[in-house]
Amino acid sequence: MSSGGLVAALSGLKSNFIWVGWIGTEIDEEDRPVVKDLLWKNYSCIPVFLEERVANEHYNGFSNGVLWPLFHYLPGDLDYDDQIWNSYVEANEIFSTVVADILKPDDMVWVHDYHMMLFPEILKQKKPEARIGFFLHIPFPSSEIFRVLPCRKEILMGILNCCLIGFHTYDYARHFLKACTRIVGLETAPNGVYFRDRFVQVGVFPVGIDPDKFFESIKTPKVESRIQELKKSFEGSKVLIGIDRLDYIKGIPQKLQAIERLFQKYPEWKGKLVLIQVAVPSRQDVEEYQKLKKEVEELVGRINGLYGSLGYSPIHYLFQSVDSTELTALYNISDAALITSIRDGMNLVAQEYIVCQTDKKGVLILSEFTGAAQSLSGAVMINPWNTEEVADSINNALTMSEEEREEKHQMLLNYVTKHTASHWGLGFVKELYKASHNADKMVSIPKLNIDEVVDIYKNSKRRLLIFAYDGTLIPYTNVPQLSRPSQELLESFDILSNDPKNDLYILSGRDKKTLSEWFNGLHIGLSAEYGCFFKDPDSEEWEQQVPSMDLSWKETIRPLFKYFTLRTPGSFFEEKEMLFTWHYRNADPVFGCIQARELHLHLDNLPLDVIVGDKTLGVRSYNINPTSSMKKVITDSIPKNLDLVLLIGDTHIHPSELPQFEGKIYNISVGKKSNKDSYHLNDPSEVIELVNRLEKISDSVA
Ligand SMILES: O=P(O)(O)OC[C@H]1O[C@H](O[C@H]2O[C@H](CO)[C@@H](O)[C@H](O)[C@H]2O)[C@H](O)[C@@H](O)[C@@H]1O
Ligand SMILES: O=c1ccn([C@@H]2O[C@H](COP(=O)(O)OP(=O)(O)O)[C@@H](O)[C@H]2O)c(=O)[nH]1
Repeated sequence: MSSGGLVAALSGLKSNFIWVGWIGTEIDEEDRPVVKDLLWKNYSCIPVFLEERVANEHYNGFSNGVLWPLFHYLPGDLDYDDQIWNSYVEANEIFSTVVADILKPDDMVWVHDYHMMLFPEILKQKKPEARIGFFLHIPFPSSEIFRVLPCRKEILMGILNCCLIGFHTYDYARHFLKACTRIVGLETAPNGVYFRDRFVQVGVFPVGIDPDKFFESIKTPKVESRIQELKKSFEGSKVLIGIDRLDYIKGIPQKLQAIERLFQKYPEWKGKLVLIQVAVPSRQDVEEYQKLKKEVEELVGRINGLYGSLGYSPIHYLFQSVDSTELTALYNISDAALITSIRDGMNLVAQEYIVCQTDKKGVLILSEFTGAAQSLSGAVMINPWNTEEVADSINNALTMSEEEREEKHQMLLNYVTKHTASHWGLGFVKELYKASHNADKMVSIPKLNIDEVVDIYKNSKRRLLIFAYDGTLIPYTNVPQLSRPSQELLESFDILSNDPKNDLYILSGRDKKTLSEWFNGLHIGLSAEYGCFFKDPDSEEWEQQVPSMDLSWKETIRPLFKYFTLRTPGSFFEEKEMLFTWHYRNADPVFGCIQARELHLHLDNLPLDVIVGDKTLGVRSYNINPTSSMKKVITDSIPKNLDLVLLIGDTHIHPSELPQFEGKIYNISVGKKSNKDSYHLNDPSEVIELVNRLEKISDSVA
């Protein structure tokens, strides 16, 4: 059994599952049948056999030499080359072959962690019907960090072939969604990604432990007697516990520096405090881990040399793994646990310490850079880089009143005993089951059946026709000013709008002046600047959709847009009353996308709404919602027996936000498919075909 949280979490699942995995060493061909048989019979495991070179380059080289440091915000430690990338691909392919051979129709496949991020796409190619969920046990970094990865797009596409993708925290999920938008240009929603013809669900499932395992262990005679021995060994001293894989993300050097600072600032603890640091051997073939071991052991030696005495060592350092008896007893007798990770997907040691505090109600001192910090609110939070703060926190924890310790411990225990490994596992599998069934429903966005719409139009009593403009009624062009509507289109809209059953609207990012000029004299409603302004068909006046807006942001943003325009040959930007729109259609396709990503990064940190269009990036004040203007139109039309709504193109309206009515609504994507829509048309020419068919009916009635 490997050490680490993934194994601890999965060992805590109560449900049956087949574990497919690499067994950590190369097995000769002739021995493989025996090994397979033994693992299957005794552990319900199926081994994946990898030759030493591939295993080493996949696990040490790429997984732990490239992905691990990058995902923990340490891009400087990347050690990327094609050789280790190819082995990463090869190992994922070998895993997919093993799984494809055993997969049965109703099986679900739960893929774990950064080692397997290409597996879902590869398995999907072999088994298109496979129902796959992916869970990342480590942080997903901000897209500013993630974009450094040379194979960033392949990694994202690798896991987007799932029905469900899970993370420990909302932060990680949000970073992933942003990366999908910026790096692959995908449309996202708070709970998922629109990818090809499907909606890939993204969820948050904080991992937990198996508390009962520890509650039962503490009561065993073996642990009881070990607890007594340890209490005797450290009688008269306060005990701090550190349980970490010897990994640079665990912040062990930072922990040791804080202990040294504690002795300097609070010398009274000398001779009265010990830190028991268990450093579990981990990834010893990776150079960064070898360097870390030397650094830690030097620090331990120095601090013990400075603050120790004959018969007293402030730091008890174990470079080894400990068995569950020793671990449980160590947790139990410790007055505080000190977790100083500089980044950590979750950190289960924190939770294990809490459940083992049956006597002392010891204090959890927890780095804010762990996933656990987002849910263990009863912990004493620290920034491990702030040595002074950590030293003070240790002193405060060890002198904390019993009442406060009891109160904090109860808060923590309530959380940990509810959000267990089993709760985590069942939650994910249930969501995967639902998502995999929903995914079947969303396999494709069917092409609109124009004949069907024409029939319904013919027999309907009240109709609301809502069109986007650019890319819907007229193809995108390199020069926006040239996109004025043709005379034929104006005549069609004149006929449609004069049909007493019809209300006709155009929703656009264009400004008021342009839309008023282009559609002057037509009895149609207009929405300008993505919903900032609205003009009713019966009015000549534009209404501003939000009260007086603070537009001071324009002074700040204008230089940024000018900068990117200068930097990106072929791009230009439009300043409208409430909106800036940056166009990069005429720029180099690759460079333009890179620049758009860069600009998006800058805009994302501002209190503004960023509107991602087709080769455009818009920005406007918050809380302007184009749906609100159309909600009122629909609400007003319902009493007039509204029974048909056509919502055509990228109107930036989410149909789910519109009022319900007795009748049919057609949400129609044009060109780029989007799952918020239920049908698609390929391009504006097909939209015009539909308009002409509807016009003929209205004309014949007129
Ligand atoms: O398998 P190893 O290379 O020996 O590494 C041990 C585990 O380290 C990482 O654990 C992560 O998952 C834990 C459970 O979700 C989480 O609590 C912890 O914060 C993460 O670091 C790695 O992600 C696992 O795959 C390894 O098994
Ligand atoms: O000698 C040891 C000490 C600890 N652990 C376990 O390793 C896991 C560490 O998980 P955590 O999430 O804290 O960190 P990770 O190692 O997964 O990054 C915990 O379940 C510990 O009980 C272990 O397997 N061997």
